[in-house]
Amino acid sequence: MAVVDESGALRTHEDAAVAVVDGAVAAVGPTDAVTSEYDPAEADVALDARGKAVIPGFVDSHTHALFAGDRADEFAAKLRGKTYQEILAEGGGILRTVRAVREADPDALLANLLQQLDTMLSYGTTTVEVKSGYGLDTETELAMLGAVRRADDQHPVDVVATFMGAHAVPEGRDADDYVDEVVEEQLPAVAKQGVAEFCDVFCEEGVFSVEGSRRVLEAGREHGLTPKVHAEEFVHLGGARLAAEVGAASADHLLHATDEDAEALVDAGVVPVLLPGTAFSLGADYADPDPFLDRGAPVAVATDLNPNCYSQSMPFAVALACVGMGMTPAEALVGATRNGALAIDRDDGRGTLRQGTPGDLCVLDAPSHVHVPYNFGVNPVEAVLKDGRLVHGRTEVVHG
Ligand SMILES: N=CN[C@@H](CCC(=O)O)C(=O)O
Ligand SMILES: [Zn+2]
Repeated sequence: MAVVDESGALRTHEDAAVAVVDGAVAAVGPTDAVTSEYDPAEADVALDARGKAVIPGFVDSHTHALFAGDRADEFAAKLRGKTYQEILAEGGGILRTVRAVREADPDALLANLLQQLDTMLSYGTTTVEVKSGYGLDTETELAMLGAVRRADDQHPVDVVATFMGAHAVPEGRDADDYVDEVVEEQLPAVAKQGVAEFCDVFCEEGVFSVEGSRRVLEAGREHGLTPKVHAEEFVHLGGARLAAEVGAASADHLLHATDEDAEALVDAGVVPVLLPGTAFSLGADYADPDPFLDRGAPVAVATDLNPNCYSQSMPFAVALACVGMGMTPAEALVGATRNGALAIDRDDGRGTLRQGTPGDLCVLDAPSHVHVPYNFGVNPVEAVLKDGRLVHGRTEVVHG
């Protein structure tokens, strides 16, 4: 069993068992000790995980999992040398997904998200952050956040909502003028409905400047939304510094972050969220985790699921974090669990496995957590418990 403790250290225990009572972990420890106190024969459900690793459920802290339409042709064009920014400047990329989302009816949006959540759950994700940002107008941004809320109500995976009206500048609009709309119209409407917890912005050359991003994040803060920043993804613009200055929960991507950025983020307690799937699908250089890891930062690893980075799989993100970014299997696994929870301000111990934390865990069809990145490209997750309930799986149920 791979247990992530409160400090973020990963410890493995041989011959261990976990008992979950009323949705929370009641005991983790040697099998004899746990089973003598919690008799498997009296449990509602008992799983035989002999020879299998048990890990905390994954916390995917950065996704754009709610969208409509398909951009597979753009993926193919990028392989032939077209850049992400060129596609966006031509009205493709995010703007194309915006057109598809505006045309979709709310039930179809919800159905799309529920399907994505099913897939994520099958790969071991038990908590996920989902951003809006394919509406770019008040009505569609609210429709997206409404779908996120309904999905959270209906699906076993916990879904955390982020408002991202500043995801792209709508076609035909001026960036400053659009920031005015986000600040004066969209944010107040989102806050009034209470449908988002975070406010994110794409601080990037050709998208939102540092000053425009700051305006959005400060206004979000006034409405009670915690800032997050898409920072230093394609160029070095200053988004990481901004994240530090506004006290963001996280700064994400960071492919072009400098050592000084890392220092500022760590000093400000901002969680760095690294998204190796994005670099993989763009054929870009990976972010460097070392300036963060060397400073003891809780580096999070997430999928960035979106039509430009089409992967629901946290095990694959973990494999890329190891092979592409040089993180150890333990660092990547902690990044995909406990540190992901920190990036979305969840301080209930989710992403760890210890007494009192939510009963969110995965049984792997593998003998250790190292097999998650080692046996890449397959799904190592055999069963998933969410709040102690078996919500996915094929592990042998010995009782229940
Ligand atoms: N970079 C900005 N936003 C997304 C991509 C969204 C899209 O291309 O649809 C990201 O985090 O990778
Ligand atoms: Zn993103």
